[in-house]
Amino acid sequence: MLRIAVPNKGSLSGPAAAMLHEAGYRQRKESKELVLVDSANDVEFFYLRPRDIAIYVSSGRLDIGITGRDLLLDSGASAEEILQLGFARSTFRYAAEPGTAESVQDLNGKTVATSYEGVVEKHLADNGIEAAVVHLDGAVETAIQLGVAHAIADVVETGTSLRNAGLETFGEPIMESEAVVVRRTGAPADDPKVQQFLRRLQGVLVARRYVMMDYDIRVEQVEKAVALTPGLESPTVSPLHHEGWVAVRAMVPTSDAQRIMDELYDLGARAILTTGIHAARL
Ligand SMILES: Nc1ncnc2c1ncn2[C@@H]1O[C@H](COP(=O)(O)OP(=O)(O)OP(=O)(O)O)[C@@H](O)[C@H]1O
Ligand SMILES: O=P(O)(O)OC[C@H]1O[C@H](OP(=O)(O)OP(=O)(O)O)[C@H](O)[C@@H]1O
Ligand SMILES: [Mg+2]
Repeated sequence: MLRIAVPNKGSLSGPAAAMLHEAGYRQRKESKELVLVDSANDVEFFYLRPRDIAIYVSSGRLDIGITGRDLLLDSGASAEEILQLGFARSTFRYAAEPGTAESVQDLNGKTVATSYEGVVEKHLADNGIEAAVVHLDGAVETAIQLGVAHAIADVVETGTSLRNAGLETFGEPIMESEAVVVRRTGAPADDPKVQQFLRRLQGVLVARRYVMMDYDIRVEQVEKAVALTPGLESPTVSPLHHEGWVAVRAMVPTSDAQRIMDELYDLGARAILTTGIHAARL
């Protein structure tokens, strides 16, 4: 049975459970459930603190886990990402009161507060900076106002938390993060159970990112039309009863669908339809 670590709280937990549900796995009904066996799919889910997930996976007790790239790096655990999941996207940045720092060099001899001291200590060391790092569990934006640190390093998504605290980012972003699937470094890459799990999640990503597009077009225009809708491999082109016309079917990125429909219409395509994809195996 495949043993999978899933975030039990925070920004990762809701979207992770939603993605697993969409991939056909049973999910817990209430947040106090810590272990759930989905025997029909031969998997067991362990709901753990997101920060601990890479550590469990690196120990080999669990096969794979869902966590954030920043948490994986911060843990220092011997685990590696094998699939990007596209949610919980954030940037990890330094911030301070306006006018007090411009680059990481300005942190020499200063104090930085963060919940991610693994990430920050590595970044400071890589840049040859000597600064004290203070660990705080959360709400680190307030550390400057309360005199605990000169600067902070934290997750930024919309920037609202920083603005509310009267802080500004400075220096280059330390890293970009998103939810990822991790496994123990060096674990066999061809484990069929892991491969099947990854194919299911990739199927969800495809279903979310693509729509199926169908349209009719005159034969003379078909080459120009399929250039707009190349599909993942190649579009299906079928003859129509009405001579001189063909029907085309191809997957297109959801974010481009309306623009492509306009361009197809201008080329003379008609009966242009898009439909959602519920599940996929590529
Ligand atoms: N506002 C946010 N937007 C997007 N991703 C976020 C946000 N806050 C945290 N994350 C991401 O979520 C992961 C951290 O999850 P974690 O549950 O530890 O923190 P959290 O979501 O801040 O929850 P809490 O601090 O309430 O425990 C990291 O990968 C981080 O990049
Ligand atoms: O740029 P924003 O959209 O404001 O998002 C970033 C904020 O979200 C997270 O905080 P969270 O609400 O999880 O509280 P925490 O600081 O206690 O972790 C993170 O630690 C930042 O503070
Ligand atoms: Mg938080």
